Amino acid sequence: MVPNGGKYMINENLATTEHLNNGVEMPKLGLGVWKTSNANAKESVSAAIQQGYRLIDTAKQYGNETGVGEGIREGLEKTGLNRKDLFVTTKVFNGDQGYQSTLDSIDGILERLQLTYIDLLLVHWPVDGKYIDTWKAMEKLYHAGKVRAIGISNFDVERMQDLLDHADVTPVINQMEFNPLQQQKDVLAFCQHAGIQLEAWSPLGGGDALNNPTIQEIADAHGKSTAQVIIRWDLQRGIITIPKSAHIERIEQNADVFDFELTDAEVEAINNLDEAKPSLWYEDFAWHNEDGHGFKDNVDTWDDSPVNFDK
Ligand SMILES: NC(=O)C1=CN([C@@H]2O[C@H](COP(=O)(O)OP(=O)(O)OC[C@H]3O[C@@H](n4cnc5c(N)ncnc54)[C@H](OP(=O)(O)O)[C@@H]3O)[C@@H](O)[C@H]2O)C=CC1
Ligand SMILES: O=C(O)C(=O)[C@@H](O)[C@H](O)C(=O)CO
Repeated sequence: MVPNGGKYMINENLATTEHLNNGVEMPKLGLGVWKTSNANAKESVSAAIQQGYRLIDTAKQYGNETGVGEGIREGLEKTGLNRKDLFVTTKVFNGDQGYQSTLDSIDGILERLQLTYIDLLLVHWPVDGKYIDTWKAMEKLYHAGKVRAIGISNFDVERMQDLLDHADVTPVINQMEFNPLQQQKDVLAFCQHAGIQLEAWSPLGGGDALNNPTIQEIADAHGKSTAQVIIRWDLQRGIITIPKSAHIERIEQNADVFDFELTDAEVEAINNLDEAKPSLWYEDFAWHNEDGHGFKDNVDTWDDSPVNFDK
Protein backbone atom coordinates (compact mmCIF):
# COMPACT_ATOMS: atom_id res chain seq x y z
CA MET A 1 0.00 0.00 0.00
CA VAL A 2 1.31 3.49 -0.84
CA PRO A 3 -0.22 6.91 -0.11
CA ASN A 4 -1.76 8.65 -3.14
CA GLY A 5 -1.67 12.16 -1.72
CA GLY A 6 -5.40 12.04 -1.04
CA LYS A 7 -7.45 10.25 1.59
CA TYR A 8 -6.84 6.70 0.34
CA MET A 9 -3.89 4.34 0.26
CA ILE A 10 -3.28 2.89 -3.19
CA ASN A 11 -3.37 -0.90 -3.21
CA GLU A 12 -0.89 -1.62 -6.00
CA ASN A 13 -1.76 -5.31 -6.08
CA LEU A 14 -4.98 -4.35 -7.85
CA ALA A 15 -2.88 -3.76 -10.97
CA THR A 16 -1.98 -7.46 -11.25
CA THR A 17 -3.47 -9.06 -14.33
CA GLU A 18 -4.49 -12.26 -16.07
CA HIS A 19 -3.32 -12.73 -19.66
CA LEU A 20 -6.36 -13.11 -21.97
CA ASN A 21 -6.32 -15.28 -25.09
CA ASN A 22 -6.02 -12.24 -27.41
CA GLY A 23 -2.94 -10.92 -25.57
CA VAL A 24 -4.79 -8.27 -23.56
CA GLU A 25 -4.00 -8.05 -19.83
CA MET A 26 -7.05 -7.90 -17.54
CA PRO A 27 -6.92 -7.03 -13.82
CA LYS A 28 -7.70 -10.03 -11.62
CA LEU A 29 -9.89 -8.13 -9.16
CA GLY A 30 -12.28 -5.29 -9.88
CA LEU A 31 -15.43 -3.50 -8.79
CA GLY A 32 -18.93 -4.61 -9.85
CA VAL A 33 -21.71 -2.01 -9.85
CA TRP A 34 -25.01 -3.86 -10.36
CA LYS A 35 -27.60 -2.22 -8.05
CA THR A 36 -25.34 0.77 -7.47
CA SER A 37 -27.40 3.80 -8.42
CA ASN A 38 -26.19 6.17 -11.09
CA ALA A 39 -25.44 8.83 -8.45
CA ASN A 40 -23.52 6.48 -6.18
CA ALA A 41 -21.70 4.90 -9.13
CA LYS A 42 -19.78 8.13 -9.64
CA GLU A 43 -18.64 8.22 -6.02
CA SER A 44 -17.84 4.55 -5.64
CA VAL A 45 -16.00 4.24 -8.94
CA SER A 46 -13.97 7.37 -8.26
CA ALA A 47 -13.09 6.17 -4.75
CA ALA A 48 -12.24 2.69 -6.03
CA ILE A 49 -9.84 4.12 -8.62
CA GLN A 50 -8.25 6.25 -5.93
CA GLN A 51 -7.75 3.05 -3.90
CA GLY A 52 -5.99 1.39 -6.86
CA TYR A 53 -8.86 -0.47 -8.57
CA ARG A 54 -8.26 -0.74 -12.33
CA LEU A 55 -11.20 -2.93 -13.40
CA ILE A 56 -14.81 -1.67 -13.39
CA ASP A 57 -17.72 -3.89 -14.45
CA THR A 58 -20.95 -2.22 -15.56
CA ALA A 59 -23.75 -2.86 -18.08
CA LYS A 60 -26.41 -0.91 -19.92
CA GLN A 61 -28.94 -2.86 -17.85
CA TYR A 62 -27.59 -1.38 -14.61
CA GLY A 63 -28.66 2.11 -15.67
CA ASN A 64 -25.43 3.56 -14.28
CA GLU A 65 -23.01 3.79 -17.22
CA THR A 66 -23.24 7.59 -17.01
CA GLY A 67 -22.31 7.63 -13.32
CA VAL A 68 -19.55 5.11 -13.93
CA GLY A 69 -18.15 7.35 -16.69
CA GLU A 70 -18.20 10.35 -14.33
CA GLY A 71 -16.48 8.29 -11.63
CA ILE A 72 -13.81 7.23 -14.10
CA ARG A 73 -13.08 10.81 -15.09
CA GLU A 74 -12.90 11.96 -11.48
CA GLY A 75 -10.77 8.95 -10.48
CA LEU A 76 -8.31 9.62 -13.30
CA GLU A 77 -8.13 13.30 -12.42
CA LYS A 78 -7.46 12.64 -8.75
CA THR A 79 -4.85 9.91 -9.33
CA GLY A 80 -3.11 11.23 -12.43
CA LEU A 81 -3.61 7.83 -14.04
CA ASN A 82 -4.38 7.56 -17.76
CA ARG A 83 -7.37 5.95 -19.46
CA LYS A 84 -5.12 3.11 -20.61
CA ASP A 85 -4.40 2.21 -16.97
CA LEU A 86 -8.05 1.24 -16.48
CA PHE A 87 -10.04 -1.72 -17.76
CA VAL A 88 -13.73 -1.01 -18.34
CA THR A 89 -16.23 -3.77 -19.04
CA THR A 90 -19.80 -3.28 -20.22
CA LYS A 91 -22.40 -5.53 -21.83
CA VAL A 92 -24.86 -5.71 -24.72
CA PHE A 93 -28.25 -6.35 -23.13
CA ASN A 94 -31.00 -8.49 -24.62
CA GLY A 95 -33.04 -5.79 -26.37
CA ASP A 96 -29.96 -4.57 -28.26
CA GLN A 97 -28.99 -8.01 -29.57
CA GLY A 98 -28.90 -8.93 -33.26
CA TYR A 99 -26.33 -7.78 -35.81
CA GLN A 100 -27.28 -4.21 -36.69
CA SER A 101 -28.69 -3.26 -33.29
CA THR A 102 -25.52 -4.44 -31.56
CA LEU A 103 -23.43 -2.33 -33.96
CA ASP A 104 -25.75 0.60 -33.30
CA SER A 105 -25.58 0.15 -29.52
CA ILE A 106 -21.87 0.98 -29.26
CA ASP A 107 -22.36 4.72 -29.83
CA GLY A 108 -24.73 4.95 -26.86
CA ILE A 109 -22.35 2.96 -24.67
CA LEU A 110 -19.39 5.20 -25.52
CA GLU A 111 -21.49 8.33 -25.07
CA ARG A 112 -22.87 7.30 -21.68
CA LEU A 113 -19.44 6.26 -20.41
CA GLN A 114 -17.77 9.19 -22.22
CA LEU A 115 -15.04 6.91 -23.48
CA THR A 116 -13.58 6.42 -26.93
CA TYR A 117 -13.21 2.65 -26.55
CA ILE A 118 -14.28 -0.17 -24.24
CA ASP A 119 -11.76 -2.67 -22.88
CA LEU A 120 -14.16 -5.61 -22.74
CA LEU A 121 -17.63 -5.90 -24.27
CA LEU A 122 -19.74 -8.90 -23.25
CA VAL A 123 -22.90 -10.51 -24.63
CA HIS A 124 -24.85 -10.03 -21.38
CA TRP A 125 -27.18 -13.04 -21.78
CA PRO A 126 -27.35 -15.52 -24.67
CA VAL A 127 -30.59 -14.56 -26.44
CA ASP A 128 -31.37 -17.72 -28.42
CA GLY A 129 -31.69 -17.09 -32.15
CA LYS A 130 -29.69 -13.86 -31.83
CA TYR A 131 -26.46 -14.45 -29.97
CA ILE A 132 -24.49 -15.53 -33.05
CA ASP A 133 -25.49 -12.36 -34.91
CA THR A 134 -24.68 -10.35 -31.81
CA TRP A 135 -21.26 -12.00 -31.73
CA LYS A 136 -20.60 -11.27 -35.42
CA ALA A 137 -21.31 -7.59 -34.74
CA MET A 138 -19.00 -7.65 -31.74
CA GLU A 139 -16.25 -9.18 -33.87
CA LYS A 140 -16.68 -6.23 -36.21
CA LEU A 141 -16.46 -3.75 -33.32
CA TYR A 142 -13.34 -5.56 -32.13
CA HIS A 143 -11.66 -5.38 -35.55
CA ALA A 144 -12.66 -1.70 -35.79
CA GLY A 145 -10.84 -0.98 -32.51
CA LYS A 146 -13.96 0.17 -30.63
CA VAL A 147 -13.36 -2.60 -28.07
CA ARG A 148 -10.07 -4.22 -27.02
CA ALA A 149 -11.60 -7.60 -26.24
CA ILE A 150 -14.94 -9.37 -26.60
CA GLY A 151 -16.50 -11.99 -24.42
CA ILE A 152 -19.68 -13.62 -23.23
CA SER A 153 -21.71 -13.92 -20.06
CA ASN A 154 -24.14 -16.55 -18.82
CA PHE A 155 -23.32 -19.01 -21.62
CA ASP A 156 -23.69 -22.65 -20.60
CA VAL A 157 -21.55 -25.36 -22.26
CA GLU A 158 -23.99 -26.04 -25.08
CA ARG A 159 -24.27 -22.38 -26.08
CA MET A 160 -20.51 -21.85 -25.74
CA GLN A 161 -19.87 -24.75 -28.12
CA ASP A 162 -22.45 -23.36 -30.55
CA LEU A 163 -20.81 -19.94 -30.43
CA LEU A 164 -17.34 -21.40 -30.99
CA ASP A 165 -18.66 -23.33 -34.00
CA HIS A 166 -19.66 -20.01 -35.61
CA ALA A 167 -17.06 -17.60 -34.25
CA ASP A 168 -13.99 -16.18 -35.95
CA VAL A 169 -12.82 -14.65 -32.66
CA THR A 170 -12.78 -16.83 -29.54
CA PRO A 171 -14.35 -15.07 -26.53
CA VAL A 172 -11.71 -13.98 -24.03
CA ILE A 173 -14.07 -14.31 -21.04
CA ASN A 174 -17.21 -16.06 -19.91
CA GLN A 175 -18.62 -14.08 -16.97
CA MET A 176 -20.75 -16.49 -14.92
CA GLU A 177 -22.32 -16.69 -11.52
CA PHE A 178 -19.49 -18.26 -9.51
CA ASN A 179 -19.16 -18.45 -5.75
CA PRO A 180 -18.59 -21.13 -3.08
CA LEU A 181 -22.21 -22.29 -3.41
CA GLN A 182 -22.27 -22.25 -7.22
CA GLN A 183 -19.00 -23.37 -8.78
CA GLN A 184 -20.02 -24.01 -12.39
CA LYS A 185 -17.82 -27.09 -12.70
CA ASP A 186 -18.84 -28.02 -16.26
CA VAL A 187 -18.58 -24.44 -17.51
CA LEU A 188 -15.19 -23.97 -15.85
CA ALA A 189 -13.81 -27.19 -17.34
CA PHE A 190 -15.03 -26.19 -20.81
CA CYS A 191 -13.57 -22.69 -20.48
CA GLN A 192 -10.19 -24.03 -19.36
CA HIS A 193 -10.13 -26.41 -22.32
CA ALA A 194 -11.12 -23.67 -24.79
CA GLY A 195 -8.75 -21.01 -23.41
CA ILE A 196 -11.61 -18.83 -22.17
CA GLN A 197 -11.01 -17.08 -18.84
CA LEU A 198 -13.80 -17.49 -16.27
CA GLU A 199 -14.89 -14.33 -14.46
CA ALA A 200 -17.08 -14.57 -11.36
CA TRP A 201 -20.24 -12.53 -11.05
CA SER A 202 -21.92 -12.47 -7.62
CA PRO A 203 -18.66 -13.80 -6.16
CA LEU A 204 -20.08 -13.26 -2.66
CA GLY A 205 -23.31 -14.94 -3.66
CA GLY A 206 -24.90 -11.49 -3.61
CA GLY A 207 -24.06 -11.61 0.13
CA ASP A 208 -25.50 -15.10 0.71
CA ALA A 209 -22.12 -16.83 0.98
CA LEU A 210 -20.85 -14.48 3.69
CA ASN A 211 -22.42 -16.31 6.65
CA ASN A 212 -21.17 -19.77 5.81
CA PRO A 213 -19.63 -21.39 8.96
CA THR A 214 -16.76 -23.10 7.08
CA ILE A 215 -15.75 -19.81 5.48
CA GLN A 216 -16.13 -18.03 8.84
CA GLU A 217 -13.76 -20.53 10.46
CA ILE A 218 -11.16 -19.97 7.73
CA ALA A 219 -11.64 -16.21 8.02
CA ASP A 220 -11.07 -16.34 11.79
CA ALA A 221 -7.87 -18.34 11.30
CA HIS A 222 -6.46 -15.59 9.06
CA GLY A 223 -7.95 -12.59 10.87
CA LYS A 224 -9.86 -11.72 7.69
CA SER A 225 -13.53 -11.28 6.79
CA THR A 226 -15.52 -13.98 5.00
CA ALA A 227 -15.73 -11.66 1.96
CA GLN A 228 -11.93 -11.46 1.85
CA VAL A 229 -11.59 -15.25 2.12
CA ILE A 230 -13.98 -15.79 -0.79
CA ILE A 231 -12.22 -13.20 -2.96
CA ARG A 232 -8.85 -14.77 -2.09
CA TRP A 233 -10.25 -18.19 -3.00
CA ASP A 234 -11.29 -16.83 -6.43
CA LEU A 235 -7.78 -15.49 -7.02
CA GLN A 236 -6.11 -18.74 -5.96
CA ARG A 237 -8.48 -20.63 -8.27
CA GLY A 238 -7.44 -18.36 -11.19
CA ILE A 239 -10.88 -16.75 -11.46
CA ILE A 240 -11.22 -13.03 -12.21
CA THR A 241 -13.59 -11.52 -9.64
CA ILE A 242 -15.69 -8.36 -9.35
CA PRO A 243 -17.30 -8.03 -5.90
CA LYS A 244 -19.78 -5.18 -5.58
CA SER A 245 -20.13 -2.83 -2.68
CA ALA A 246 -21.62 0.61 -2.34
CA HIS A 247 -19.64 1.15 0.89
CA ILE A 248 -16.21 2.69 0.54
CA GLU A 249 -14.73 0.80 3.49
CA ARG A 250 -15.95 -2.51 2.05
CA ILE A 251 -14.60 -1.66 -1.40
CA GLU A 252 -11.25 -1.13 0.32
CA GLN A 253 -11.60 -4.28 2.46
CA ASN A 254 -12.46 -6.43 -0.57
CA ALA A 255 -9.16 -5.47 -2.19
CA ASP A 256 -7.09 -6.17 0.92
CA VAL A 257 -6.58 -9.82 0.00
CA PHE A 258 -2.98 -9.94 -1.17
CA ASP A 259 -1.27 -10.32 2.22
CA PHE A 260 -2.45 -13.85 3.07
CA GLU A 261 -2.74 -17.20 1.38
CA LEU A 262 -5.28 -19.98 1.82
CA THR A 263 -3.75 -23.40 2.38
CA ASP A 264 -4.53 -26.19 -0.08
CA ALA A 265 -6.78 -27.72 2.59
CA GLU A 266 -8.70 -24.45 2.99
CA VAL A 267 -9.16 -24.09 -0.76
CA GLU A 268 -10.40 -27.67 -0.85
CA ALA A 269 -12.79 -27.06 2.06
CA ILE A 270 -14.37 -24.18 0.12
CA ASN A 271 -14.41 -26.25 -3.09
CA ASN A 272 -16.44 -28.79 -1.15
CA LEU A 273 -19.17 -26.25 -0.37
CA ASP A 274 -20.47 -26.34 -3.94
CA GLU A 275 -24.22 -26.88 -4.04
CA ALA A 276 -24.42 -25.98 -7.73
CA LYS A 277 -26.97 -23.51 -6.39
CA PRO A 278 -27.77 -20.72 -8.83
CA SER A 279 -29.65 -17.54 -7.93
CA LEU A 280 -33.40 -18.09 -8.18
CA TRP A 281 -33.74 -15.89 -11.21
CA TYR A 282 -30.96 -17.70 -13.03
CA GLU A 283 -33.14 -20.81 -13.11
CA ASP A 284 -35.72 -18.71 -14.92
CA PHE A 285 -33.43 -18.55 -17.91
CA ALA A 286 -36.26 -18.07 -20.39
CA TRP A 287 -37.02 -14.73 -18.77
CA HIS A 288 -33.77 -13.44 -20.12
CA ASN A 289 -34.55 -14.63 -23.61
CA GLU A 290 -37.56 -12.42 -24.06
CA ASP A 291 -35.59 -9.90 -26.02
CA GLY A 292 -35.32 -7.41 -23.22
CA HIS A 293 -38.77 -7.90 -21.70
CA GLY A 294 -38.45 -7.89 -17.97
CA PHE A 295 -35.62 -5.36 -18.22
CA LYS A 296 -35.84 -3.56 -14.93
CA ASP A 297 -36.11 0.07 -15.89
CA ASN A 298 -37.03 1.06 -12.35
CA VAL A 299 -33.38 1.14 -11.32
CA ASP A 300 -34.00 4.17 -9.13
CA THR A 301 -35.83 1.92 -6.69
CA TRP A 302 -32.96 -0.53 -6.32
CA ASP A 303 -31.76 -0.99 -2.78
CA ASP A 304 -28.57 1.02 -2.78
CA SER A 305 -26.89 1.79 0.49
CA PRO A 306 -25.36 5.26 0.66
CA VAL A 307 -21.68 5.55 -0.01
CA ASN A 308 -19.80 6.27 3.18
CA PHE A 309 -17.14 8.94 2.77
CA ASP A 310 -16.53 9.45 6.46
CA LYS A 311 -13.08 7.95 6.39
N1 LIG B 1 -23.14 -10.86 -16.12
C1 LIG B 1 -24.18 -10.94 -15.32
O1 LIG B 1 -25.26 -11.42 -15.71
C2 LIG B 1 -24.09 -10.46 -13.93
C3 LIG B 1 -23.01 -9.67 -13.57
N2 LIG B 1 -22.88 -9.21 -12.28
C4 LIG B 1 -21.69 -8.40 -11.95
O2 LIG B 1 -21.03 -8.98 -10.80
C5 LIG B 1 -20.93 -7.98 -9.77
C6 LIG B 1 -20.94 -8.60 -8.38
O3 LIG B 1 -22.12 -9.36 -8.18
P1 LIG B 1 -23.31 -8.90 -7.20
O4 LIG B 1 -24.52 -9.62 -7.63
O5 LIG B 1 -23.35 -7.44 -7.16
O6 LIG B 1 -22.97 -9.51 -5.79
P2 LIG B 1 -21.71 -9.79 -4.86
O7 LIG B 1 -21.59 -11.25 -4.78
O8 LIG B 1 -20.54 -8.99 -5.23
O9 LIG B 1 -22.27 -9.29 -3.46
C7 LIG B 1 -22.66 -7.97 -3.25
C8 LIG B 1 -23.36 -7.89 -1.91
O10 LIG B 1 -22.44 -8.19 -0.87
C9 LIG B 1 -22.32 -7.06 0.00
N3 LIG B 1 -20.90 -6.92 0.34
C10 LIG B 1 -19.87 -6.62 -0.50
N4 LIG B 1 -18.70 -6.61 0.15
C11 LIG B 1 -18.96 -6.91 1.43
C12 LIG B 1 -18.16 -7.05 2.60
N5 LIG B 1 -16.85 -6.88 2.56
N6 LIG B 1 -18.79 -7.36 3.77
C13 LIG B 1 -20.13 -7.54 3.81
N7 LIG B 1 -20.94 -7.41 2.76
C14 LIG B 1 -20.36 -7.11 1.57
C15 LIG B 1 -22.85 -5.88 -0.77
O11 LIG B 1 -23.45 -4.92 0.09
P3 LIG B 1 -23.12 -3.33 0.02
O12 LIG B 1 -23.18 -2.89 -1.40
O13 LIG B 1 -24.22 -2.73 0.85
O14 LIG B 1 -21.77 -3.16 0.64
C16 LIG B 1 -23.92 -6.52 -1.66
O15 LIG B 1 -25.11 -6.67 -0.92
C17 LIG B 1 -22.14 -7.07 -10.07
O16 LIG B 1 -22.07 -5.85 -9.37
C18 LIG B 1 -22.05 -6.97 -11.57
O17 LIG B 1 -21.03 -6.07 -11.94
C19 LIG B 1 -23.81 -9.57 -11.31
C20 LIG B 1 -24.92 -10.31 -11.64
C21 LIG B 1 -25.15 -10.83 -12.98
O1 LIG C 1 -26.52 -8.00 -12.92
C1 LIG C 1 -26.59 -8.50 -14.04
O2 LIG C 1 -25.66 -8.40 -14.86
C2 LIG C 1 -27.80 -9.22 -14.43
O3 LIG C 1 -27.86 -9.80 -15.48
C3 LIG C 1 -28.93 -9.17 -13.48
O4 LIG C 1 -29.25 -7.84 -13.32
C4 LIG C 1 -30.15 -9.94 -13.97
O5 LIG C 1 -30.33 -9.77 -15.31
C5 LIG C 1 -31.37 -9.49 -13.26
O6 LIG C 1 -31.85 -8.42 -13.50
C6 LIG C 1 -31.91 -10.41 -12.26
O7 LIG C 1 -33.03 -9.89 -11.68
